[in-house]
Amino acid sequence: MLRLADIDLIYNAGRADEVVALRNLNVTFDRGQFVTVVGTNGAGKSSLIQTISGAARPTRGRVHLDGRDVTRLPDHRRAGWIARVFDDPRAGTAPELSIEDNLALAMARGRARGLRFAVTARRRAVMREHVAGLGLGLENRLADRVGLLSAGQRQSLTMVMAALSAPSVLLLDEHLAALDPGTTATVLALTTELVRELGATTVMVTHNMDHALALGDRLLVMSRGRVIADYDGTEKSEMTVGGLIDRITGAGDALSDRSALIEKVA
Ligand SMILES: Nc1ncnc2c1ncn2[C@@H]1O[C@H](COP(=O)(O)OP(=O)(O)OP(=O)(O)O)[C@@H](O)[C@H]1O
Repeated sequence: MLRLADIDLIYNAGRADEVVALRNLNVTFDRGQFVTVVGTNGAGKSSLIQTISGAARPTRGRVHLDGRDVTRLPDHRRAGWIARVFDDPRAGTAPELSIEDNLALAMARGRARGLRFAVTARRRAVMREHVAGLGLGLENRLADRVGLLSAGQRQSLTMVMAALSAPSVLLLDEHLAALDPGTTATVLALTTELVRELGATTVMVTHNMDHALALGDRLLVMSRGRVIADYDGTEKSEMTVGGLIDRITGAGDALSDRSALIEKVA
């Protein structure tokens, strides 16, 4: 179980440019739950992700993961439990290293928590199997540098790396935002499959209302550093894109440019 208790996250505290990014946030994520998060620009979605990952230290409150207080653990010390996929496909992989070396690094991250891969041949077989599952032919290019791959290939690889690190928590921070429509569909399908396979508690931030409603079994709406709506699977399945947008704009928030654009196109 992942629990955020009484969290405030304040940037530039006490200065003229002080920003309260998260305000008295209390959220509990059950183990294995897949939660999508929406909200307008500046609502605090990335701050929520960063507070879970350890990239941001809350000004007040505690973060508990599987019964352990991890509030003071920096992100690299949480990496054995938590995998994060960013919006920028370049962020999750090392471009100068081969596909194989990137995958090996991800597996080593998981191993830090007890996952063991006894022999190199076995390790390579596991990698090949995972990469082949993408259907992109990357299993025949394991020695290629990751910098040679397209954005979609790279983001797919990042997802596989996240899976290989066997996290208890998977954080997807607008991970589809920078992809073209065709690649989005591929990575979206991969997301659903991986989350099911991993059984990890998953938090996915998105500006795409369709994705927010289609994926996961719970939906949070954020506004000005707070969770203003928390829909369970049944409520979410009954929600429409229009209803969700009304909920966001009803809080007095203007719809973000990207969400508005998606709505117009749809
Ligand atoms: N490092 C920082 N220093 C100062 N203010 C920050 C910092 N990071 C975020 N903020 C501010 O905190 C608030 C919440 O930002 P956050 O990035 O969490 O919002 P968001 O919901 O992810 O928005 P977006 O959809 O635009 O990415 C915003 O007002 C933002 O400007």
